[in-house]
Amino acid sequence: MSISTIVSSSLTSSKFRSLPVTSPSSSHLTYLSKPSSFTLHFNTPKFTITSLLRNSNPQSPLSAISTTAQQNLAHTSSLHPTETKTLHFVKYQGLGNDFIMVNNLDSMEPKVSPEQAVKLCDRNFGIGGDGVIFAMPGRNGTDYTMRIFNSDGSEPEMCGNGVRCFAKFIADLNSLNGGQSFTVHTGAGLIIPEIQPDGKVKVDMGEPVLKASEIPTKIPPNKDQSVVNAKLDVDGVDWYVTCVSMGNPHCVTFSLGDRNLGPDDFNVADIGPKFEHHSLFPARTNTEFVQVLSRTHLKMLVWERGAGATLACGTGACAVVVAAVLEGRSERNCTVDLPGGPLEIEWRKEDNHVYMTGPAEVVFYGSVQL
Ligand SMILES: N[C@@H](CCC[C@H](N)C(=O)O)C(=O)O
Repeated sequence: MSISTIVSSSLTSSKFRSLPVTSPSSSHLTYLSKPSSFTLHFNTPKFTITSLLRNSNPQSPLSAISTTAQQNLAHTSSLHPTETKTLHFVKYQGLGNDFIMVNNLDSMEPKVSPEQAVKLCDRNFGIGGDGVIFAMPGRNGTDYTMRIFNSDGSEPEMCGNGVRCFAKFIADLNSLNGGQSFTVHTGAGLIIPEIQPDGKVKVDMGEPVLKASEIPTKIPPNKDQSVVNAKLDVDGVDWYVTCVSMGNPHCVTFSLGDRNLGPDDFNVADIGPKFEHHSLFPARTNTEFVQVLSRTHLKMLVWERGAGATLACGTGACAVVVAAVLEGRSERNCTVDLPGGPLEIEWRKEDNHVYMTGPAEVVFYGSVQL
């Protein structure tokens, strides 16, 4: 299958360039300007995918690879008017939490249905991803709107790693090099990501919500209206949990029975679904299992609502620091280690906002028949 298309500039704002997209008809490698960087094109009967592989320095920003590659990003993730079943996308990852990014800037209607998102996220029969993210026009005076479908097709309010990837996508579309911030409307309200000069993205994630009924959880509040270090019976075992919403619900646990969690105390894939579908979480929940390494260094595993065990969860890391502070286990500035790498989290006393800093990278871009 071969696809060749020219994307109309009317699909995006006038800031975006209109360039031809040519997909290869057979497998081949094309070397870019740097000898150690190359573009890998390959076809399957269903997909035409262009991958950006960076051998020399996995941390290097996209701009270090190829201007052509950047230009190609400017017209991916949109449907050509005459090829209504071809979706162009860019795959991003933030600490291994990976997303299929769709340029939806011409419409408030997602170009992919929840059912299609499930198929696209499938790691064997699809592109593979923890979710599909839509970059949409701004609402309520914001620059952009971000919506996301989990890999099970459900729609969460917010995604921390996703919003960093979203910010990188917007920066790549507009050839921004760093130092810029923009406002993003999400289901969790206003979120403000800022691309830092080092390429990492710092995000003002707003204020955590602690009121039990707003998280939501039916666990009886034990501190003001919040659930802090409260006993929760999961499948006959007593866990102690603190509940936090970062726009989406999180249940954070540091202890099983009367002892702190150790690395071998539980199997996330076994216990995670039992938290997620617990009757005391009416909107289901994300769950973080945390070890305190020091007062500024935490280590977590996550079971995500609608996505299962992922390599990282940005909102989860924010909820973990809030919970650790509420339980008196940590300072407000922490490094949180996740399977995919570390995030820097600050719960700032002055404004009660949580700030998250971490990486976001392009993996590949391509097109798929819906
Ligand atoms: N991985 C995300 C969270 C994505 C949404 C979550 N699965 C939910 O349903 O709330 C993150 O980085 O925050």
